[in-house]
Amino acid sequence: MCSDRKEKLTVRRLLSNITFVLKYAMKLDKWLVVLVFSAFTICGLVYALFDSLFLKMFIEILSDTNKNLRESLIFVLIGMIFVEIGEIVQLLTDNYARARFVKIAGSIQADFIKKAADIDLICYDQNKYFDDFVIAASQAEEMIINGVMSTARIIGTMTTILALGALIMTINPLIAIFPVAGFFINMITRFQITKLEYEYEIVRKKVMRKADYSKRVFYQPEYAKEIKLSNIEIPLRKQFEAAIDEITDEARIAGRKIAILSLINWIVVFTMFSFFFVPMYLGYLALVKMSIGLSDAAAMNNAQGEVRNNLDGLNYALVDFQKVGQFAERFRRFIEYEIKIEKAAGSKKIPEEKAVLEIKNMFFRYDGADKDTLRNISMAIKPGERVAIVGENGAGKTTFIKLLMRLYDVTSGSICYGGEDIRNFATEEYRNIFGTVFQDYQLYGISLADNVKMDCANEQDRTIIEKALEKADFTEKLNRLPKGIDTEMTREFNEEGTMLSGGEAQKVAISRMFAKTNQMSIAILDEPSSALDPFAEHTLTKNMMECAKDAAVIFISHRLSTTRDADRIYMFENGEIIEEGTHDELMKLDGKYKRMFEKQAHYYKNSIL
Ligand SMILES: Nc1ncnc2c1ncn2[C@@H]1O[C@H](COP(=O)(O)OP(=O)(O)OP(=O)(O)O)[C@@H](O)[C@H]1O
Repeated sequence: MCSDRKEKLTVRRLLSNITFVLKYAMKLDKWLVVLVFSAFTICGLVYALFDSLFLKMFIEILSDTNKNLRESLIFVLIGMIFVEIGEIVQLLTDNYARARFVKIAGSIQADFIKKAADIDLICYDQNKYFDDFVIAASQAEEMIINGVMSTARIIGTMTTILALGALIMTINPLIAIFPVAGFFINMITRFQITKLEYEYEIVRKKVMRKADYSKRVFYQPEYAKEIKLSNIEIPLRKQFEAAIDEITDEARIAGRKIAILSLINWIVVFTMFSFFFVPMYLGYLALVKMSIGLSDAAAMNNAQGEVRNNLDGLNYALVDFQKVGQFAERFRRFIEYEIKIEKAAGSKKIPEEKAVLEIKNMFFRYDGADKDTLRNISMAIKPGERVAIVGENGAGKTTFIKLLMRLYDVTSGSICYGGEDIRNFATEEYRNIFGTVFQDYQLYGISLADNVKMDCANEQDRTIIEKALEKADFTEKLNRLPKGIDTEMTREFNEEGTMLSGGEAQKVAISRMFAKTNQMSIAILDEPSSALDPFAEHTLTKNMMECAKDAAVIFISHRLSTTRDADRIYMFENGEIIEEGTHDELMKLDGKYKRMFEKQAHYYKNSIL
């Protein structure tokens, strides 16, 4: 069911992932990492000495008839101060680290957002990318913090174990066998448990994505209307319940195995070894054989208990370590993903003058698709030309537009601007020549000004933005907005945020293009007026054409009445151009375009009558 179960990481890769995490943490806050590591080492040493040497010396002082009560009390006081120092170091570190970790978490999320904004569009078509993204995004903070903390705990526990181990070895090396044997049994079972937990977690995340989707749909306002007016809640609820059932079964299976392993671990390591065998053996040595003193027996028992606890702690830390290494795999894959299109630096400069956009024998196939979405497309679009792309749903029109803007790279053939293959330009620079309005635009929960500018709007931009909104026929609405262009869009964060109608929102999307007309060489309009009433559509199409001036305009529209004035119309079908020419030429051709046009004209006539 879940392919990730088979995703096996070698120990080497795990260690390399952990090193990556630590380096990442060091890059974000070097001093925090150094501080946490040092604090754990100091504390590890303090507790080791207190648990063994101090106890041994205390019993010796008590048994020494030459020492009085005052000396014993002074010794206890020194011990207490010693332990308190360890405690204070730990508390101060905790306190200090908390805020720094919050900052680290914020920095990771910021890195994440940046990467997600830069990542190639092709990644959004791949399930693997989505899974990596969802899992890595939800685990990133925990992974870095756990990476630092588990490494620190490993250093701290190792310090304690080495110090206590040295003491045990000097008195009776045989005792060391028990905690060490326990450690290995513990380690094997814990690793098995972690593996089960990790596999369960991966399945849970995948399954819960479906459940979360169904849940999310119910509280997002854009779905509310349809949910209330239809029975769509039934399949969504079924999907939700199926996900819950699936994950319950998974939890039951994983839970049973984990419980059995934990029980074995507890019985062997703790009960048998530590609580019975070692104290009995030490008692035998001290009381029957009399080969060690009582102080040694007490110190040894404490030391082995402490070694056992620390080995157990070490196991937990190693388990966390393992988890960090596993989750880091996805984080790393995401962060290290080599951005091919979005960050392309380019070797050529964009022509300063508006130039011809030429598409030569272009083929395109979506990643994983079994056939080409676009086949053998060729055309040249000169500055100032108005070119319409028409065709039935799924013909490939939007895909064609995406390729022109280099959201994807062509599979074969080429797209050239000013005679140069667009792959030779820096993507960011190349995209700047376009002003675009997509049919599936979005409004963001930020100010209207930023929504128009699609960037941080500054003081100088205000007039441009207001003018763009005016050209988009939005002035009347703008005058009614409480804070003008500073009004926040949507009610995502602000009760006073503005909710726009579909047509008003589309006008804002269109105004983005008007705000760019000065730099724009090519305007791309993908069904820009689908939500507009006929009056607004007429005004806006006229405004858009006027504003484009000598820029080329490429527009997609299903309403053929808006495309008839185009200099050239391309009719797409199943990813190919089947007809091309002016409206009159295509009507004369008596082909698909004519049939489509007449059908629409007939429909309009009938609906008017
Ligand atoms: N990201 C994608 N991955 C795989 N196939 C896709 C993807 N996007 C679109 N397609 C497929 O490519 C084909 C063309 O889609 P496209 O959106 O370009 O058509 P269109 O002509 O713009 O349609 P419409 O008029 O409905 O907007 C469709 O069959 C669609 O299923």
